[in-house]
Amino acid sequence: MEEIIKVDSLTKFFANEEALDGLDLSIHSREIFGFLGPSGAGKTTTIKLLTGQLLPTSGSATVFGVPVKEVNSPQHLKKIGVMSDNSGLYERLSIYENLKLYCELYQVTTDRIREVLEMVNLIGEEKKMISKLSKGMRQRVVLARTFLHKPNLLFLDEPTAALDPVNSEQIHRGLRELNQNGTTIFLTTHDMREAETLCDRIAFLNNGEVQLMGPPKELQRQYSNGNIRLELKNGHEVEVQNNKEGAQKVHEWMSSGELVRIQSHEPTLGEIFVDITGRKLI
Ligand SMILES: Nc1ncnc2c1ncn2[C@@H]1O[C@H](COP(=O)(O)OP(=O)(O)OP(=O)(O)O)[C@@H](O)[C@H]1O
Repeated sequence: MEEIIKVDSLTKFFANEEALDGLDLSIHSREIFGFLGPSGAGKTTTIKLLTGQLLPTSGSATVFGVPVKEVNSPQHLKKIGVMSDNSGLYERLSIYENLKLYCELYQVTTDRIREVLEMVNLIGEEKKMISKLSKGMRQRVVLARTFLHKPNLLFLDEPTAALDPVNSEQIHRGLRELNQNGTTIFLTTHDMREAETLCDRIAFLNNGEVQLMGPPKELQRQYSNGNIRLELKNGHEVEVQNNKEGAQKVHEWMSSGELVRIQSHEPTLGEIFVDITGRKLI
């Protein structure tokens, strides 16, 4: 599989404070990769290093085979979309006018504006001025702008942080669509559901170091205690082991009509993070 991002022993110090401590990563073409970690773990710093907004203290990183210090050039930026806290929107212009400006910059036709507005659920709002938008709407405009030129690689720093569940779901659909059409996505999130449902692989970052990496389902299986969770008619939730004794109990509750629901019990990504680091993700 083609390697889009390659990071080797990357470190970043701010004065005496170490934000990244020997980071190694390899992101493949067409992957949706989730970078998870508590506040201050080094997620945004990583995105800034990979998009040429910051220089590393030591180590190396390439994006599309290009050293990151050269990525911040128009030739390479055409292939990359970056969504960060720095919105880059013109407050006195409408949503449409803002996107039109970026169409000119990226040399894409204005037909694309409708497509990206659909992806972020903003059809019908085109004429609204940026200064009049809610935080969530503004965030969706920033996302629309990021999708405009159909980048090969997208960096998204907490793309759904300010959004309600309906709009988050719409953005997820948009991201899956972009991904199916060939875009590799590197995102940070505090939303464990988002990471579980959207990402092909995730990495847990803690104190500037990757603690665990892999597909969410695989990690959940790996850290599962193998128990089965049951819900009984009296409202109680009970756990039984996945063995002969457990099967006997399930059989008894089933025969007496007490069993309402049965499910495997896999830990959430948040629980796994606590398990390996002893601290909470958020
Ligand atoms: N420009 C800067 N100057 C000094 N220290 C910085 C700077 N940017 C980040 N840091 C420090 O580097 C560490 C990592 O910060 P970073 O913003 O990468 O964390 P994060 O994982 O993105 O957190 P959050 O989830 O809160 O956005 C923190 O200790 C932060 O205080």
